[in-house]
Amino acid sequence: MYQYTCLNPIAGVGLDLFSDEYKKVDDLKDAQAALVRSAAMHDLDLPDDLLAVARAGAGVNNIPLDKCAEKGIVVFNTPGANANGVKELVFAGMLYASRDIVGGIDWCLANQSDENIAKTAEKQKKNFAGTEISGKKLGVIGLGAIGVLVANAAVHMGMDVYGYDPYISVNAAWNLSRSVKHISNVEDIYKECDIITIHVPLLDSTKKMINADAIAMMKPTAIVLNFARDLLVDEEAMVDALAAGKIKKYVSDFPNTTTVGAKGCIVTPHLGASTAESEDNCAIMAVREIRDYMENGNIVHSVNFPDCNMGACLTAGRIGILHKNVKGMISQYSTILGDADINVADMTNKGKGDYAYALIDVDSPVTEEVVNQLKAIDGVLRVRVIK
Ligand SMILES: NC(=O)c1ccc[n+]([C@@H]2O[C@H](COP(=O)([O-])OP(=O)(O)OC[C@H]3O[C@@H](n4cnc5c(N)ncnc54)[C@H](O)[C@@H]3O)[C@@H](O)[C@H]2O)c1
Ligand SMILES: O=C(O)CC[C@@H](O)C(=O)O
Repeated sequence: MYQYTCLNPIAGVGLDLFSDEYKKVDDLKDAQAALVRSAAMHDLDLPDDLLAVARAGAGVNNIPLDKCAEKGIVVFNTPGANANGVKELVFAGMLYASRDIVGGIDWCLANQSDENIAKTAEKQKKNFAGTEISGKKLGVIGLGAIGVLVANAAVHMGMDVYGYDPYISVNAAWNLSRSVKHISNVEDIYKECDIITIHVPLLDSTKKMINADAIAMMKPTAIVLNFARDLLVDEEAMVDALAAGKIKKYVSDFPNTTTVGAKGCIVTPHLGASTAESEDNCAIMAVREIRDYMENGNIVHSVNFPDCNMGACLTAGRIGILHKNVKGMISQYSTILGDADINVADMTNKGKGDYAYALIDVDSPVTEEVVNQLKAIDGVLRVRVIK
């Protein structure tokens, strides 16, 4: 029996995929697996029995990835599962910023008791007029799951699309419309584009990526959309630029005291992935990832360990070893198994950054003594007997 907990509400269609072998518990300290959305995990005590965390979503800045890795806890996310939900809201943001739709709605509400509202509206509507997005230059920073969908849809909306992503994956490049112009210097996007949208993860290297210098390069009519994370933008500088009329609008999905109510800011309450479809997709993918890891030891879509998938185990036993990505580990494992007269039928070892994972199928059961010897190797973070 495996025990799991949910640190945020997770869609039932995903949780229903847990078999009778899984029991939901309320407390993280009793769980071997945790499902999470945006709950902050940095200050949580991580129990020794916790094996896996699945982020039902893309961004993992709420999870202490290295602390988890050091404790042998595999962290997963659900790449692309909520990308369409975000893409659609990005277009809503573009439209809200291009015309004063919010001001127009507010005006209607404020005048709801006016019997002549239809007539008055025809006189007032010029105050809420704007521009169309077709024909405008859109700069997309970050061409991953969301950025590619935004860029491709913008092409279909008649926009002139520029894309910047020095680390674009082969898969994303294949999926990107050929009409998207490749930009190798992000400053060209800041200088040239009418609408700029950012879709990169929050990392030390991307924090305040859109800073005062970047904002200073933008056109006075520029619209900046941020559906990725607030800390990617120097929002103090953004608010100052908006107040001084140096750019037109800032649309953010991350409310805070700097932007909410500030001139030119349109802020939504982190709604990008809040659609039934995205929540279902994320929950389904997260539960599948957890189950595959718990039952087969396979790692698919981890953000702190390498992916490693050997399918179902067809031999007498399988062990998974999470370890530091240093030399000499595999030879130590094979010596211990060989000395115990255990034949290795199949094996995969993958490394990613500082961490690595070995999945070993064996022809006879692994004893507790062997497990203890493996655990005692310097650099081994966790040993799991999966079968
Ligand atoms: N508003 C929401 O509800 C919501 C929902 C989903 C994701 N997000 C945020 O959006 C981010 C992107 O999501 P995704 O699913 O597209 O992720 P993704 O991992 O598929 O794509 C991120 C892309 O950013 C690129 N990148 C990294 N550093 C870069 C840099 N310095 N310059 C340019 N490109 C860079 C990567 O190469 C990658 O292609 C997430 O990390 C998350 O923070 C927000
Ligand atoms: O879970 C959510 O609602 C938000 C998810 C989003 O920020 C993400 O990074 O995937």
